[in-house]
Amino acid sequence: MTTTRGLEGVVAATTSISSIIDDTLTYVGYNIDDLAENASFEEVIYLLWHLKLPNKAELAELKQELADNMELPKEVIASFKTYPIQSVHPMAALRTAVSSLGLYDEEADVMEEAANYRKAIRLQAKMPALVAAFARVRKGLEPVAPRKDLGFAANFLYMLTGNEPEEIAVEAFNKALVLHADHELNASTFTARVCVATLSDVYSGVTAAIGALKGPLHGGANEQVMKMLTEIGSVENVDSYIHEKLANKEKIMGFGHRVYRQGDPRAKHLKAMSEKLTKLTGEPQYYEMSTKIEDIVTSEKHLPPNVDFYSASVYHSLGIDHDLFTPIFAVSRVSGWLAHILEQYSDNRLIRPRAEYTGPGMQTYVPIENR
Ligand SMILES: CC(=O)SCCNC(=O)CCNC(=O)[C@H](O)C(C)(C)COP(=O)(O)OP(=O)(O)OC[C@H]1O[C@@H](n2cnc3c(N)ncnc32)[C@H](O)[C@@H]1OP(=O)(O)O
Ligand SMILES: O=C([O-])CC(=O)C(=O)O
Repeated sequence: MTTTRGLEGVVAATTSISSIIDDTLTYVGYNIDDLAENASFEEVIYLLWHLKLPNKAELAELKQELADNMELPKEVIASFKTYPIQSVHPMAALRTAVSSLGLYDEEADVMEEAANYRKAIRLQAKMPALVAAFARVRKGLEPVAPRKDLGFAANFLYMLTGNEPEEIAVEAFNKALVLHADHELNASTFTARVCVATLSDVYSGVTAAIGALKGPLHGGANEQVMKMLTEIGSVENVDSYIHEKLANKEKIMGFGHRVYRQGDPRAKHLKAMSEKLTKLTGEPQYYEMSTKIEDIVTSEKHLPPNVDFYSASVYHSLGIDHDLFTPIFAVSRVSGWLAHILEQYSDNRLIRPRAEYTGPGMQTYVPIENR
């Protein structure tokens, strides 16, 4: 047996959903650059779930299905008030809330293909409503009901603030959703696939995936990037802050990647958005600090920024609370998790690798009074 630390380079599944080859990311063969510039998030959801772009009627049907399923069970909203709401991280709240959604879905354990697709619609539709409702309830505000006339990106921003968002915010948020939707066999997607490969249900798979995304080495990095920018505070402080971290062998959040070597193709889109939005909001220092950090880390560590680096200043400019950055990642990535869950069910085999044992050799049981 050979052991590969962190499963680096191990090909553990086949998939038709997305690929990373020579640092190029594609969803079903469409380059991410093309999708980021042109596609709505709803089109991308359809693409990931049906492996083709929708025509007008198919897109209208999906949008209708999402709009019809956004409302949350009242029990789930009521349960927020039983959480330690002032201290709980919204990602932990989301993990718990998604799990509890399964309790109120009569089809939760129905394993037929059509029922699983219906659950995918429900989960995709309800995720933004959960994040927005939790964000409001913890501030003592009432949740805002979704509006059927708004698209996915606009609806999220509307449910979060209660105000119809500006076009520029909707465009930026839509692009961020498209960029985060899927990413081959990343840790959270792998987690979802491992979970449902036991023939467990969709809610369990997504709950497990949220748990994996939460960690700072994965989706949780975007919040940590903002924490770093806030700590640094000004462009003048970047140099000493980053050099001290590097000298202490600490990781700089938002840099490095297991698969990309030359760079993450999503980062340039977020970088451009960050430049534009931070100027518009009168906080260009967040973009300026970010580019200075990028200069140092790329030249000294040869590590390019990943998707989490510039998304931090983009979300900050959209007025989103910093601890909602990772839940927002989940609102997008659930589309990919669901695509992979459906793909896993369609040709399932239990995922069960081996471990190389490194503990003591054979031992003889010693009764407790003799130990
Ligand atoms: C959506 C996403 O999940 S994108 C990734 C988000 N995560 C982050 O941004 C967290 C910061 N980055 C990292 O921790 C890593 O680069 C990961 C987790 C993304 C990839 O990890 P791995 O492929 O396991 O690389 P690993 O952690 O082994 O790093 C290899 C070397 O590069 C260094 N390195 C990797 N990333 C960084 C970083 N961000 N800052 C400083 N050094 C780094 C490591 O210290 C290690 O150095 P060493 O060989 O001298 O010990
Ligand atoms: O693929 C990975 O390892 C992490 C990542 O960039 C993502 O999930 O978007």
